[in-house]
Amino acid sequence: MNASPREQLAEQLAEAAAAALRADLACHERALLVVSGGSTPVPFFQALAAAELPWERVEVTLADERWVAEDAADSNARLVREHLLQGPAAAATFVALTSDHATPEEGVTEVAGRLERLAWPASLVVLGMGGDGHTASLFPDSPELALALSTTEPAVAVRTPSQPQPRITLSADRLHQARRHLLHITGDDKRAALAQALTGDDTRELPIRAFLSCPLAVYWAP
Ligand SMILES: O=C1O[C@H](COP(=O)(O)O)[C@@H](O)[C@H](O)[C@H]1O
Repeated sequence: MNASPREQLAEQLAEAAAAALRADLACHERALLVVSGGSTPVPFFQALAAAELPWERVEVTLADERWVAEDAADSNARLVREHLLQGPAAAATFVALTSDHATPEEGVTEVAGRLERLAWPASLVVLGMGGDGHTASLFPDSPELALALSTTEPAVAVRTPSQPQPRITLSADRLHQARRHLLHITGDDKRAALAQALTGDDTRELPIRAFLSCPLAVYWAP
């Protein structure tokens, strides 16, 4: 059976991610990949897990996370463990964005310390995007958005009225520092949200705008 457009997109994205990691591993001992959560990346994770890479030299972390247990159904860490860190890719070092603290405000210092030990700048950030223009956990309705867009700290705790759980997000600064930026989106609603983002520059209205000049390679399929 022929692969669907979304499966083909995931394969192409995995090839691009593997090529970026290989290129950086040719000159550095370790390379860091930052991935997003949500539903879109699953076929990408599965395709990338099959890539031939020296996975023991690869570090993986998340662009953002819900403040939930790592085995919760909506944990981005769980998604990465179940779909990316499989087979040879299980040899990669994964750094989660949660701690044993009750809240992200209490845990953010520990998470930031863990993040600082990674091989920055990241080789590649694979961003996702919601229909509201959020990316990572940079949400338009988050009181912490201005901080997350301006701080040089690696991570910020956020509470967003539109979201059921508190979250932690990499800061825009830390995401910007990556050598390469890709946006992985599917469906007409996200194409429309991206089209709208391209018509203006208010990052507080549509936070994805903070990455439109990184440059940003857009991987989209219907
Ligand atoms: O909440 C989140 O949403 C975005 C997009 O998720 P999707 O399910 O529409 O693919 C994601 O990029 C982000 O990491 C996630 O935490």
